[in-house]
Amino acid sequence: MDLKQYETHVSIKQILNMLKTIPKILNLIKKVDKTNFYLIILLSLFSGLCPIITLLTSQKLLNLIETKNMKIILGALIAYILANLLSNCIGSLLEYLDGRFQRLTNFKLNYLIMDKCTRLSLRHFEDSDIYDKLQRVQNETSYKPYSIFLSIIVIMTSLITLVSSVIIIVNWKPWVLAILVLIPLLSSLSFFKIAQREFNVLWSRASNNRKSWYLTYLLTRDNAFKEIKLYNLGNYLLKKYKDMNKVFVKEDVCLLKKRTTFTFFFEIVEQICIDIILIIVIYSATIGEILIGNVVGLINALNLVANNSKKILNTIYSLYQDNLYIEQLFDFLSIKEDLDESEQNLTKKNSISEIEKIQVKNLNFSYPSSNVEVLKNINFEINKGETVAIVGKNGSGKSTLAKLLLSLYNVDDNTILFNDDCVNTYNILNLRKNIAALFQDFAKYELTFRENVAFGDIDSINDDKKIKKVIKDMDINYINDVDAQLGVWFNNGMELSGGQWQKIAIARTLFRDASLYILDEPSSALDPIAEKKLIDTFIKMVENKIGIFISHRLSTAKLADKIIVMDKGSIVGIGTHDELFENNKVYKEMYEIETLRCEIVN
Ligand SMILES: Nc1ncnc2c1ncn2[C@@H]1O[C@H](COP(=O)(O)OP(=O)(O)OP(=O)(O)O)[C@@H](O)[C@H]1O
Repeated sequence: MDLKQYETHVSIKQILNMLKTIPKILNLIKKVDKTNFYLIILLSLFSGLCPIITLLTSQKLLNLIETKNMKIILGALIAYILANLLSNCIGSLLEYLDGRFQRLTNFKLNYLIMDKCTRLSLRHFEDSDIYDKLQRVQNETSYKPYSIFLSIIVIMTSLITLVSSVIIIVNWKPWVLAILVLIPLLSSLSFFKIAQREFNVLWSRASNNRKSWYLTYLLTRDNAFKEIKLYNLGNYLLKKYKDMNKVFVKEDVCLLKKRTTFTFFFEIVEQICIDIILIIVIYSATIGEILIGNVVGLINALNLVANNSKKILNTIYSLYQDNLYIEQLFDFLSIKEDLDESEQNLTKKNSISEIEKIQVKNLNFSYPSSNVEVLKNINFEINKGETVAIVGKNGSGKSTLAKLLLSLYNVDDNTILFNDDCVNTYNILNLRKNIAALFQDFAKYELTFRENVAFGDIDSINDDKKIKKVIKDMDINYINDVDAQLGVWFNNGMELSGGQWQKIAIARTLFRDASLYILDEPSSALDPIAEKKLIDTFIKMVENKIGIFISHRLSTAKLADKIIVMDKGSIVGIGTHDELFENNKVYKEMYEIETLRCEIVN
């Protein structure tokens, strides 16, 4: 496998850049729990000294044995035992604090990511770049800050042990320092290069990773299960997944091979150097230059040097790699939120308590991801007390118009007005309190029935009377317990039919005390009786409000006060059923086809 395409030269500047993000990460972690943060650092620094204290006390103890003075030996023995005890206590305490802090940090970071998602706009979720970023952040980044924090702690601790051990050895023979420092230093640069390449491989994989995740999603969730079974798509999808992941595994193994070879080479060279020093230590002892305690002390110090330099190197490597990812977390957290969703709410004071009039004037619209104009020169007005149906062929722009009325996308100034004021001047959160909507792809929350309904007005989640009223209005007689779990994902969940789910979604919409209700194809899954009842209920409920519904059934649209006919992104007619049937070619044609179809069916 050729990984040359991922080769990148690692400059000193890049390495220094890595240091720049460290304060940012430490700040982030510190905010989780300040006391725990400082306690871990303090104890870790101290734990770095523990091996040296143990080493020195054991060295002293061994040297003192030759004196045969029991009192002094006993004192040294107690010091040695206490040093070990202290080291164990600090180790256990650190393990507990570390485990606790790690859980807290991971929770906090996931919370931050989810919180960020709630503040993004619909256009962000339709943008594949942002989806990739989210995927990277979810897969790799959420646990990285703590991993970086741990790496820093490990480096600090190991450095203290390393420096102290080196001091012990250098005290004996200063020239050894050169060997002990040079090898790890040279190795770290090569390690950085490998880390960078690994990062590049994983980075370039984000988009395919998302595709691979999607295939897993398709095969492991109930949404597509029936079609996958019926059309026997299992093998096709599995093969697609396998082909994609085969490449990933190959790349990973190749990288692992490179890293292992390098580590092996480094360890061999280091071992040879340490063995040479060891020979000199033993030689010095045989000619009586040093005592037996010092021999053991030096051997232990050499081992500490070997282990800690390896540990530092490995940790710097993972620190560097984690650090490359962490940029993505900060990158994701700094995605620019639409003004409407954040600061603007503070500055825009225009609030609204009831929507009494909607005016749409010369509205043109293209989705942020495309240049195609999907709405062209839209003009209409709706007043309080009116029920309006929007009809038109597939792709004519009905849902887009509904989404714009719901302020899910930005529009030009003075193209949409509520109560004579441009939509852009309103505090969006306040405006949305006045609006309830049912989307074509409404959510099926695998939660309780109460939550499914009360999500329409979360402040009334405990208002059983209101929930029961909506159950009655919507004829939801299949629910006996408002706290019943719905769906099949969790234990004792109640599986519902498509129409039953849709009725609950409509109930959620009508549960909200709004002044503007928008239903996008509310009856697509309902039987004709339920559909008729729904529209009658809807018309009654919005009697003194504004009600808009999109429908493909003109026999249903007929019940509205006014019908807007759309075709290829434009309005081609507005009026009552009779007016449109009389004067509008598109409407007349649609109506006649529907009537003909009904006659054939009957
Ligand atoms: N998120 C999007 N990004 C880019 N283009 C989109 C997006 N959503 C819809 N479109 C395009 O906008 C046009 C109008 O779509 P819209 O969903 O508004 O039609 P519709 O009248 O509601 O159709 P249907 O009756 O099939 O629901 C279509 O050509 C569609 O491809």
